Amino acid sequence: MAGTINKEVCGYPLSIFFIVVNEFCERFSYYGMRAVLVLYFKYFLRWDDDLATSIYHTFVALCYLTPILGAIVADSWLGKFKTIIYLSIVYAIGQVAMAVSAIHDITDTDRDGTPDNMTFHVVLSMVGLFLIALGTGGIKPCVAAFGGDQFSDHQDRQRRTFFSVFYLCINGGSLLSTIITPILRAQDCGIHSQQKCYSLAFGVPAALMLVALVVFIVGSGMYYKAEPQGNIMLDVCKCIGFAIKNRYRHRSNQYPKRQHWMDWAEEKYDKLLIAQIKMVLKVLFLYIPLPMFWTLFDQKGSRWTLQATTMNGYFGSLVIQPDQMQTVNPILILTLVPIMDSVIYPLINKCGLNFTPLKRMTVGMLLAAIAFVCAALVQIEIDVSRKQLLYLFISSSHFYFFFLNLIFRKHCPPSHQHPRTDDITSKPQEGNNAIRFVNGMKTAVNVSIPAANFGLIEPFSYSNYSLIKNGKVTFTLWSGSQSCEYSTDFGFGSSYTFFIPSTLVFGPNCQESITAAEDIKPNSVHMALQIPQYFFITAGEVMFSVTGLEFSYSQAPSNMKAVLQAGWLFTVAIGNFIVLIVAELAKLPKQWAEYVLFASLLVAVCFIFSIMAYFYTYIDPAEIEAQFKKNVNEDDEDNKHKLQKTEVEMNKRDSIKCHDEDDKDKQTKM
Ligand SMILES: N[C@@H](CC(=O)O)C(=O)NCC(=O)O
Repeated sequence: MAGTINKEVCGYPLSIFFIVVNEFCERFSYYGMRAVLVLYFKYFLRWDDDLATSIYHTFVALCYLTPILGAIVADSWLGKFKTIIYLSIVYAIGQVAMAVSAIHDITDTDRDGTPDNMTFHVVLSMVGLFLIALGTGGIKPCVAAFGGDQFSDHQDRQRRTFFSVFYLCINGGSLLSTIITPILRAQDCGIHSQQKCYSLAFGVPAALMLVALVVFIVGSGMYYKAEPQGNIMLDVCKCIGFAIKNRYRHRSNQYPKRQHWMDWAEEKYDKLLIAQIKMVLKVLFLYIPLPMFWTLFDQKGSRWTLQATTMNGYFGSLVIQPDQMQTVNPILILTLVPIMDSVIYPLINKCGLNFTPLKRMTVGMLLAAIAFVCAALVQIEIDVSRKQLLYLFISSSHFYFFFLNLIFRKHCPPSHQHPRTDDITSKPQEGNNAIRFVNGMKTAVNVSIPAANFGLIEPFSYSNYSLIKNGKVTFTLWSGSQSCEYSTDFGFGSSYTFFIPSTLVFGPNCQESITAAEDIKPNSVHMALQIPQYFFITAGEVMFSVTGLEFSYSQAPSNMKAVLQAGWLFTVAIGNFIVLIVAELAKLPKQWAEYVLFASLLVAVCFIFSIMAYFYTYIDPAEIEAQFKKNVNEDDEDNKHKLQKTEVEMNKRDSIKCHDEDDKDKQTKM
């Protein structure tokens, strides 16, 4: 670690403090922006659900594909330090572009609260997202590896702890931002008209990214900055290509076999480079089954959140929204990482078990599979409760229509006798409640709540269904100048029809005359039932992901550490594609069956991985590289000696030759 100010605090290099704070702010920025992104697409850019979802997933996939680019730039050209600085600037510009794209006033020329030039907002936000994907993905493999670089060879234990703390910072940032940015988004802001404040929800992550950059620069004088080693990726590709070609050229039996197919590159390439490529290939081979873990893990943001929308989110007086259940993951990470590091792993060690990184990762995969079995059980519970509710609904709705027909025949002129048949038959989406009103009065009634207007309901007629959120809602009914307020509490996913009787007397006690029929009962399965599945997936994540991050670092040759980190992140991108492929191909009618399918696939993959892991031999790349360098030096010394010896012999021979020639000359002269 030459050329560093090697200050240490409690055995740790001081420089890593700046790196973990940088990571905290960067992850706050990333997860905070991501938390409100789909809603921004849907409500600000006015895209439909499908478009919003596909652009969202494309963005996430891009964030995990760009690490390859960042790693190549860092390892072969700029070095990790400069790559982090430059790409962080690109990242911050992207976040600022997002914040600006969400200011509706910029194009709201008629000042009605909606942007008038949507193309401007769409283009700016797409440019912003592209820059963010480039920035966040590009620096991702560099920051972790750069942190690892700060430790000396004898600080193995501290480096392991660093990776755990690093993971804690990621989740601390993610947890805080996932709580804060939705709150910011829900505020109203604007110059000419007040709208939901997406610009603030993107602006704060942009500010945090700038803080991340500044903190990283402040630590500049303390970092150990390994020099980039030239275009290593190109060398690696050329070397592999040559080995394959050379092997093919010498395929006949007359040529002696070599220990490893990469050894066929020996004719042209340095032995050290070949050894390093072998190390990387061994780890990359182990990575093949890993995307399946991410396939399951990343569904907590999609399938599991959708599952939560069909559940009851009342936790005492606290109401948890379906998308807020995702915060259980970072909360559990913050609890589990220290417990694992300070209690579970040491305990396992004390029992004499060698819980190697690859064993931990295998257990992590199994835990993720268990999480999906839990998710399947919860799904079955939801389906059963829904069946019961549907039965209740069908029977109550028959009774209810019989009753309505009686009223209408008695009171309505013939033109109004057409009870609507487009009644709701399935649970409203996203935990909303579907509400409608039946006006049994002879005069028209207007019904409204702050968030929706049911419109003017003609005498003896129905309003359409309106979707409203859970919690207490106060309806205001107007008929001419008379009004009536009706308050009630809603849970999640229910449907109600409210009857305004012909005898309604407007005034303070009007509430008692209005009756409600429960068409669909609110969700009865509690969201707390998702906690076990979150627990298992998070415990799996700690064993799999935290360990994998450290494993990738420790098994990589010195000049290819960021490349291996990028390879690790690439498994996340592949995992996300597998979700789409499996879900599309399997098309299982029951959600619980899909969960079981994913769990079974992971168990199968885990079995294969455990066999591969069994045959893996852990290496110390630094030691191997040092050995190679020593051998080369010894070879050089040998060569030097040989050269000197040859030179001496040649000189001797030359001088003898000279003497001979002199003698000959003398003889001829004589
Ligand atoms: N547990 C996740 C964070 C989250 O989903 O909130 C995590 O640690 N991801 C790793 C990362 O690098 O972002």
